[in-house]
Amino acid sequence: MKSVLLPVVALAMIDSVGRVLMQQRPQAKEHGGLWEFPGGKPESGEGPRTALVREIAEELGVVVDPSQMFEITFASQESGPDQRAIVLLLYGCRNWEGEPQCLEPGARIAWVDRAAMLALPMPPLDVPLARALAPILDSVMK
Ligand SMILES: Nc1nc2c([nH]c(=O)n2[C@@H]2O[C@H](COP(=O)(O)OP(=O)(O)OP(=O)(O)O)[C@@H](O)[C@H]2O)c(=O)[nH]1
Repeated sequence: MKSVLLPVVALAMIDSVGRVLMQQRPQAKEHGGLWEFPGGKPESGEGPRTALVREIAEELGVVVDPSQMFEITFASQESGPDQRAIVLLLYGCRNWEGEPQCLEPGARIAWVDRAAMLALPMPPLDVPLARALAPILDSVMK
């Protein structure tokens, strides 16, 4: 039986001055042009951190250690793609190996501070995630 939930995982990569890396979705995709936290859907058998390690390597070419990730919050929506409810899990991390590059065709990436992050146009579930992240960015800047 197909699961009724579609889990999606996302990562807030936070640098030493309290900026976060955001990714703009390719125009041709659903929510095209909107900015989101990088990540994606776990593949069969993957846990959330394992899926994030893979997605972040594929999309940004950097290596993240699962033990360096911390849980921030989640957001959910009753009806997503193929009528399944989406549960979007946001993790954070302060350390990684490599310099992020945008490897997904048609996408863009940007380092943004708290104010710029909150001003970006985002898909609906990323909005509450960004609000929950804002005080964490503040605490890094202090
Ligand atoms: N980040 C995010 N994703 C959302 C929201 N609402 C929603 O339906 N989604 C969907 O959740 C899925 C996220 O998975 P993904 O990032 O791997 O999607 P994708 O289209 O880039 O990859 P794909 O081509 O492998 O399907 C997408 O189908 C996306 O459209 C939302 O508010 N935020």
